[in-house]
Amino acid sequence: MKAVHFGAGNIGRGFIGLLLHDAGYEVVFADVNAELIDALAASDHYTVHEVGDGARDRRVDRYRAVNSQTDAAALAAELADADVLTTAVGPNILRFIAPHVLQALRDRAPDAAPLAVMACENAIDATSLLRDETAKLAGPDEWLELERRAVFANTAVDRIVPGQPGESGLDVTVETFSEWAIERPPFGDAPPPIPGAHFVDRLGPYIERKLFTVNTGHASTAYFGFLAGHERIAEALADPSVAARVERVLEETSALIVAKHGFTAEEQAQYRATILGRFRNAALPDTVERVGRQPLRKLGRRERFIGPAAELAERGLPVDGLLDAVEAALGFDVPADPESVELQQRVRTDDAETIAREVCGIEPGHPLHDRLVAAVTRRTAS
Ligand SMILES: NC(=O)c1ccc[n+]([C@@H]2O[C@H](COP(=O)([O-])OP(=O)(O)OC[C@H]3O[C@@H](n4cnc5c(N)ncnc54)[C@H](O)[C@@H]3O)[C@@H](O)[C@H]2O)c1
Ligand SMILES: O=P(O)(O)OC[C@@H](O)[C@@H](O)[C@H](O)[C@H](O)CO
Repeated sequence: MKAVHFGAGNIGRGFIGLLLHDAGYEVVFADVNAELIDALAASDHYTVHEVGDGARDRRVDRYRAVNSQTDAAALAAELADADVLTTAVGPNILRFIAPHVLQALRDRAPDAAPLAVMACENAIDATSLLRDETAKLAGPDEWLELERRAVFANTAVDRIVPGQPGESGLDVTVETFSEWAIERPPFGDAPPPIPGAHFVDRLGPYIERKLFTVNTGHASTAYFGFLAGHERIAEALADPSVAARVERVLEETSALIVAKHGFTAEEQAQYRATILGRFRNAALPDTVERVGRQPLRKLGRRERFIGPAAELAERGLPVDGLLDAVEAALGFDVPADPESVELQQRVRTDDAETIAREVCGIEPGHPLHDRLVAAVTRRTAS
C-alpha cells in the first residue's frame, strides 16, 4: 500500500505521516520546501517525540520524499499507483495541490481501485474544496470520467504540533493526544485501512466541535495572550485574565455545539476541560505567534470565530466573548506574518463595515452585523 502525503511540515510528519506509516503504508512526502525534502530523502527515519502523560517516542521510516515543485515526473510516477493521497498544507494552499490531483486521476488506470483523497486541514469540508478546485481544472465532461477514479472524504484532524526548533532536524515534538476523524460514507464498505483513524458516519459534529472548541479556544488564547505580552500558549493561559476571557468564548461556542449537534452539556464541558488542559501542557513549546498565524483566514466567514458567532446570533444566543476575541485578533501585529501585516494595514485604512464584509463575510442585515461592526470599530478607532 502506498500513500502520497502533501505537506511534510508539523502535522504531516508529526501525525498523518506517522499514522499512515503505522498502518503499513509506504509513505511518500511531497513538499515544495527543498531543504526539507532533501533532508527527508537523505534520511532513513525520524522520531516523533510525544510530551505529556504516557508519552513515548515513535519511529517513522520506509518513506520517500519528492519535491512537488521541481520534480513533476517523480511525483506523477509516485501518484500513479498510490492508494491514498493526503494533504496538510493549509486550506489556502489546496488550490495548488489540485493540479497534482488532476494529473494523478488522468494517469490512473480506469479499472484501478479509486484513490482515497483526504485533506487534513483545519477547515470545514477541506477535501470537498480540493475536489472542487480539481474539478474546475478538468471541466465538466472530463470530470464525469475522472471523479470515478477517486473517493473524496472530509476529515477532522486534532493533535497540537508546535513549530519545531531548528536543531531538531526532522524530529517532531507533539502532544500525546490525537484524533483523526474521517467520514466513512464516501468509501462504502471499503474505507482505507488506517487503524489510527476513526471513521464516522457524520463528520459535521466532529469538525464543528473540534474547530469551534479546540481552534476557537486556541486562537482566543493566542490573541488575548499576544496583547497581554505572552509568548507561549501555556504561559498565556496561566494568566487569569486571559483564561477568563477564553472560558467565556468557549462557553458561547459550547452552547452552539450542544444546541446544534446533540452533545450533552456535560460531555461538552468535559471536552472543553480536556482541551484547556492540553493548551496548558507546559512541555509543549507552542507560541501565540504560531497559533495566531494567518489572522485573515481565521477571521473568515466559515472559520473559528465568525462561523459560530453568526450561528449564535441567528439563534439569539450570546456572542460577546467571541466578539471580544475578534477585537483582540485585530490587534495581532506580527511583522513576520504576511496576513498580520495586511490585517494591520486594513485596520489603519478600512472602515469597520468594510472589514466586517470583506474579511468576515458579514453583510448588513445579518443579526451579527451591527455588534461585529461595533467590535471592529473599537479596534480601528484605537
Ligand atoms: N500543527 C498543528 O497543530 C495542526 C493540527 C491540526 C491540523 N493542522 C493543519 O494542518 C495543516 C498544516 O499545518 P502545519 O502546522 O503542519 O503547517 P506547516 O507550515 O508546519 O506545514 C505545512 C507544509 O506544507 C508545505 N507546503 C506549502 N505549500 C505547498 C505546496 N504547494 N505543495 C506541497 N507542500 C506545500 C510547507 O512547505 C510545509 O512544509 C494546516 O491546515 C493546519 O491547520 C495543524
Ligand atoms: O493550524 P491553524 O493555523 O488553523 O490553527 C493553529 C492551531 O490552533 C492549530 O494548528 C492546532 O494546534 C491544531 O488544530 C490542534 O489540533
